[in-house]
Amino acid sequence: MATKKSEKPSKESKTKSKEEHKESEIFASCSFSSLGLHPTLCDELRERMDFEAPTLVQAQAIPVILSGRHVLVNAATGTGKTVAYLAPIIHQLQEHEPRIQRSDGTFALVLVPTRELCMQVYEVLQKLLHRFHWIVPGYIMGGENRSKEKARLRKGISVLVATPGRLLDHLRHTSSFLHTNLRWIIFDEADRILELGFGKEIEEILDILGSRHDASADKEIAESYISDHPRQNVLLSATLNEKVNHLAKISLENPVMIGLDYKKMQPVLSFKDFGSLGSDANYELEHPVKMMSPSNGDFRVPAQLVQRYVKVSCGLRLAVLLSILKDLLERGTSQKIQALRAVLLCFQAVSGLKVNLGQSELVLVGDVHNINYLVELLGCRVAYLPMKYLGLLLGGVVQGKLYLGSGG
Ligand SMILES: Nc1ncnc2c1ncn2[C@@H]1O[C@H](COP(=O)(O)OP(=O)(O)OP(=O)(O)O)[C@@H](O)[C@H]1O
Repeated sequence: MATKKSEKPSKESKTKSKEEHKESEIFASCSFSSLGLHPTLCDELRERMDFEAPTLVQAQAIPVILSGRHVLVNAATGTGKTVAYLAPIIHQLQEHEPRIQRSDGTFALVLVPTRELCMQVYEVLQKLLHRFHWIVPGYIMGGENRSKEKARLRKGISVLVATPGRLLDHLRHTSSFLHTNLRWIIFDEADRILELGFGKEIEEILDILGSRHDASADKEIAESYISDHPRQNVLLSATLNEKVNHLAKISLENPVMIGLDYKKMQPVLSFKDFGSLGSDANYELEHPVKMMSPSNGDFRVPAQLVQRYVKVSCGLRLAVLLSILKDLLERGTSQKIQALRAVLLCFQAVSGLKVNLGQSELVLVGDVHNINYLVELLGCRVAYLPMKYLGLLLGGVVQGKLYLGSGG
């Protein structure tokens, strides 16, 4: 029988559980790879940065940024925001086909308030890009030699970290600075950028880059940019005030909020966006509304995410889910396809099948019978099946490639 004394947790185990509790407030209980990042990037995070697991902010922001949505992150300094936005940008740039080149100019712009932060972000960027040599990092900031910066901009910088004043200077005076392929604008420490009085510069930068969404924006510039290159803006701030709200309003479109009080949020996404789901299933729809909040260490679903469920017999689960994905892929714009990646992550977790999403294909890794069954049921074209056996437990694991939407 245990004595009272032995029932009491020892000092050592108390400290341990305190530490574990503290860790669970900072780190998420998932891995970087489960967030959908490329394996090489995950290796860099582990080996070069020594990051074993994502922080809560990273776990929340990375899948959302990968999905292509505009994002507002409200989190304290030191919570790992830099990797939260750099990792998904690098992930998407490295998979760009054809490979991006220096001559394509700037794809991502990170705006920071100070020279110190500029160098800090640039250093992280350099480390993460170590094995993606074709993606060129660079910085421009007040106090540096303008002509040297001009020369670097002329050669091409894929991911550019900049302080606002110097960026505006180059936007006005460096004609060889190519930014027509710009896809991301990140405002890191937006509250400090505005506190330091860069509000006017930021508005002018947004105007020049055609990334301003309010009534005073030059619609023609904005449309010419956005139709060719879907723009995704991300604003990160430790504090929210009127100025930050204003910047969010003019720079973000339909943003996902991370770290905000869900009661203050408006639902912004409708499942109607995805069109009809096909006619032969009996859909039952639900819309539970929850919000991510890193402050309480509790993962919740963002309020603007509309959820649905479909009641089907157990054996049909995968087939119905895949036919919904097939429907979405067939009508998918590249942004919607990005959004599907997030759905697939959940799918992987519940189905035990690993799924990679290409532009028009799903690559499944799992039990051979499941894959055969799905292929038959969906009538998809199969590129190779079986390709290679990865293990022989439970009858073997096989990799198959389904081309969705091609039929036959
Ligand atoms: N997943 C992780 N695992 C371990 N350490 C991490 C992880 N992510 C970030 N860090 C470390 O935490 C510290 C803070 O990260 P970072 O500077 O990105 O935070 P931040 O929220 O951007 O802060 P700031 O607002 O001050 O720039 C850094 O030293 C960084 O190396």
